[in-house]
Amino acid sequence: MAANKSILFLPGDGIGPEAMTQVRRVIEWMGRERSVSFDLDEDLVGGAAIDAHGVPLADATMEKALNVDAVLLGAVGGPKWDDLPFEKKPERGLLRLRKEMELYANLRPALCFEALVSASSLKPEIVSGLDIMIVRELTGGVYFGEPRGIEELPDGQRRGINTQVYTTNEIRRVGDVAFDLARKRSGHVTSSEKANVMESGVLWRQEITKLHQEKHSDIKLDHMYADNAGMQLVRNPKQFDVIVTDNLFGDMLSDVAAMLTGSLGMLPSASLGDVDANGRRKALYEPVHGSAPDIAGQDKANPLATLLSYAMALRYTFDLAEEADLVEQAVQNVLDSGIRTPDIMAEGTKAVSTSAMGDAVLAELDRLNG
Ligand SMILES: NC(=O)c1ccc[n+]([C@@H]2O[C@H](COP(=O)([O-])OP(=O)(O)OC[C@H]3O[C@@H](n4cnc5c(N)ncnc54)[C@H](O)[C@@H]3O)[C@@H](O)[C@H]2O)c1
Ligand SMILES: CC(C)[C@H](C(=O)O)[C@@H](O)C(=O)O
Ligand SMILES: [Mg+2]
Repeated sequence: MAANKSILFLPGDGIGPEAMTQVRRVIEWMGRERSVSFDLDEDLVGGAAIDAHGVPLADATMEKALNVDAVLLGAVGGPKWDDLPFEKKPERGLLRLRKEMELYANLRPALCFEALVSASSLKPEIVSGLDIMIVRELTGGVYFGEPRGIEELPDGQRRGINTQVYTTNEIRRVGDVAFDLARKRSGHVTSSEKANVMESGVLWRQEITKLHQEKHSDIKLDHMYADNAGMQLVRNPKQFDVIVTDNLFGDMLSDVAAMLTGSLGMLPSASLGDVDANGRRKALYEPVHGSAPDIAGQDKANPLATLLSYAMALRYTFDLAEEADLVEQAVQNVLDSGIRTPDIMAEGTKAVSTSAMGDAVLAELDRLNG
């Protein structure tokens, strides 16, 4: 294990490297102005790794990821690699990281900054003050269940197969994370599945209920079918505090939640594993959005989701709450001052580039730091 605080940078594809460049500037600022420094290493993932090594994640990169305190990832994927065989696609690199690091709890906070209330597609009163946390199970379910594949049938048709599988322990450990988070927030967990049509959903509901009775009865728990949860997120999102759900429903519900905050370009995430014998918890931080091929290379991407993911790393891995607060405050002040990338632009505001957004955050950090 590295002696210093170590971070592995995996910028990836499309807008990933553009956003990560701005994060690197903030990390350098932290070293200079706050004496918070990291051992930074950088490597390839996704399409960039395929181009260099023929695989979406080299074994040596996987090894590095397993040995640092935190991985910070940009985004993977893009049309250039869409026709590759399934196991070689850029996305498999990210899935391998999640699985082999055993990052079973994916925290996706959806927080609506007051300045962005009008950037949401919903009415201001629906999203103003919104602060919810989606806890997505990340290493199980239909993403990894066996059997899977595409097979030929005797009559010449083909059949695509994926399997939704969950075990008691997989459900309980992510449930524990959700209840513990709720205890520090508003004390309310909504567990979401489709127990009305799926056995894995029935088990999910039974295990979360049991876990609640055994260890977390101080928290308010309710259950909601995932299709209804999607509707309720759009109808009245402030009824939620923590939502705990499976891998696939969590993927979808967090993209829905993104639009409540104004843009997918605003949503950070933390993917966490168990605490090991040394008190260390494997962790990967990444924005919820993807590589955005439609705007890649144009200096238009919103870097704030990636920057806020770094703030989550400061908070959850490095126990640097003051520095995390500083970054989040700088982001809030920059938004309050009307500076916007195109995705969150409102009437009367002028869009700035990715790098100009980085400049603005750095200037605000300087000002806040005195
Ligand atoms: N974690 C990841 O690396 C991740 C997540 C989602 C999708 N992907 C991959 O990314 C590729 C593109 O997928 P997609 O288009 O469905 O999703 P996407 O998230 O890349 O983009 C969806 C839409 O949101 C916009 N957008 C996303 N992030 C933005 C930002 N930071 N600033 C401004 N606008 C932003 C894009 O321009 C696009 O219009 C695919 O290959 C997909 O598999 C990767
Ligand atoms: C790129 C893809 C594998 C990924 C997922 O489906 O988990 C993405 O959509 C996400 O939300 O992180
Ligand atoms: Mg997604």
